[in-house]
Amino acid sequence: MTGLEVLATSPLLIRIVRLTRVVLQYLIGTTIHNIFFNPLNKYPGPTIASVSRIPLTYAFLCGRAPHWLARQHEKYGSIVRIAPDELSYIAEEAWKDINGPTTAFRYGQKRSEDFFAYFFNKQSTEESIVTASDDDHRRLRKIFARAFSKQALTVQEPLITQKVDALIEKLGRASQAGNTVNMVDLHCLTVFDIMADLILGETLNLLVDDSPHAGWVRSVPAYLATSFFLAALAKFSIIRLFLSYFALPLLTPQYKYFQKIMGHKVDVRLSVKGGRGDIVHFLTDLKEGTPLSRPELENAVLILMAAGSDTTPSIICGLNYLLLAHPVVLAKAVEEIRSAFKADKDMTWDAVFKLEYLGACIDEAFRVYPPTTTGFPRQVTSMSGAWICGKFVPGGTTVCVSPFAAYHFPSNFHNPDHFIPERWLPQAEAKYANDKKAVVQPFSTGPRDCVGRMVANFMIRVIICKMLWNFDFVLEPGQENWAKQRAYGNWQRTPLMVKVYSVNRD
Ligand code: HEM
Repeated sequence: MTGLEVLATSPLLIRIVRLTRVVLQYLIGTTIHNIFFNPLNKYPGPTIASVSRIPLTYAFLCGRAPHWLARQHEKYGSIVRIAPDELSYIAEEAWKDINGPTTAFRYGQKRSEDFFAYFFNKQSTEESIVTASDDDHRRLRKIFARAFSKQALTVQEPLITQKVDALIEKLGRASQAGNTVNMVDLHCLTVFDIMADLILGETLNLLVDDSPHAGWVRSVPAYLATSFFLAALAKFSIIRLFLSYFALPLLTPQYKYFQKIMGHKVDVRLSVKGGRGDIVHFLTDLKEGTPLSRPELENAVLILMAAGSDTTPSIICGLNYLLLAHPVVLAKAVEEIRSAFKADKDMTWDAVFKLEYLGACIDEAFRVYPPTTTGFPRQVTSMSGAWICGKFVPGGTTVCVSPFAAYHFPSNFHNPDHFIPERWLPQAEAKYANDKKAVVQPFSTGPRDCVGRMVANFMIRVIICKMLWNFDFVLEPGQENWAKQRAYGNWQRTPLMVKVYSVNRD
């Protein structure tokens, strides 16, 4: 027998050949099904995307998914098939049809669970607000809603203001010393400082130089990016299988650090009896209703710290940059803020919400630089399917409004890539009359929309008001294209270097 003949009779080789044949048959079969028989065929999109999710995943892994989605919508229109079982939307009515409530689905479609598969510690099987069934979500949301009510947050207003004052002091010192500062770092530290006190009742003093907790703050973006990254890869069943055994070495040190420290912080917080009205108090106190179980609480604290501490600094950094990059807009915002307040202490909750031009700048920053770039996908219920934007979508399909693509779509906005706060004003020029403003929903819509939107909106306003009232800022050379960043679900922010000058009021 020749070597080749021996090899041909090897049981291992025979198995490999059989396995390869089965895999090839499966791939050819699904390809033919996806191209010719899949009910999503009536939706336009790149042919390759109807066969495989590789193009979408590749764009995601390159950090270019928001821009890739925007290009597909420009080419194929307002609904695009972006993967064999996934549709992307950019029309206003998609929000309601997908997220609810509709007559058929009072609770909207459920969030895709695999999106959050790598958010939580695998040992914890308890549900979290982001993955809960409709019934569990209703129960959890009621408790969260009390914690984030205006009444509960008003008690926390002095605490928030005090942290922003620490930022102002730090900027004051930088201005005196003539130092250049990295606003991304400062906004992340300030918001995290607020979040830790608001949620866990823990004072971190992050704006004091050399804070030992700064590592915790800096782990947040990488923690989020890692979990989104793995979730994107796990959409392929073979990779999901591999990850179920070997995910650990792929987790970044920041991811592991963030998970570990969160568990520890919950222990520390629970060892303190009472609490001063922080969010954990609301989530655990019997007087506030059924308290959360321990695993539910850990998941809740993790999601709150991660959700609030990346999105909020993201929009504040984006707004900070966009204002400094547009001096005419900046001058109008400064004029409004400096004439509205006689003193720094006048910037109260109610007062900062009255500034119309600042409100327009914030809306426009959310549009141009949305903190959640690719949205939170939903899975159409497998029982019945659903009607979305007037078209039937079969059960099991993943659907999502893609924020960046929707907000930059030329038919949705006049001059979509330009920062023009004026379009949001009641007296906007006629050319902006057809802008589809209701498509901009940075906090999402429906029963599972953002529970932290009120506190986030206050933080954005009070931070920008206090900064612009006290200082003039100038972008350092080389920062002109700061917003051109990669995104892995969240923006991968690079340092935003600015010079600070105290306002002379003599
Ligand atoms: C500018 C800042 C923020 C933005 C843009 C933002 C955006 C979002 C979005 C888009 C969702 C998903 C909703 C969906 O799936 O339809 C969400 C959910 C959520 N956010 Fe925020 N968020 C921000 C700040 C915060 C803050 C400060 C907190 C809390 C401290 C927070 C807590 C949550 C929670 C708990 C959920 C899940 C709500 C639920 O399932 O009922 N967010 N957020």
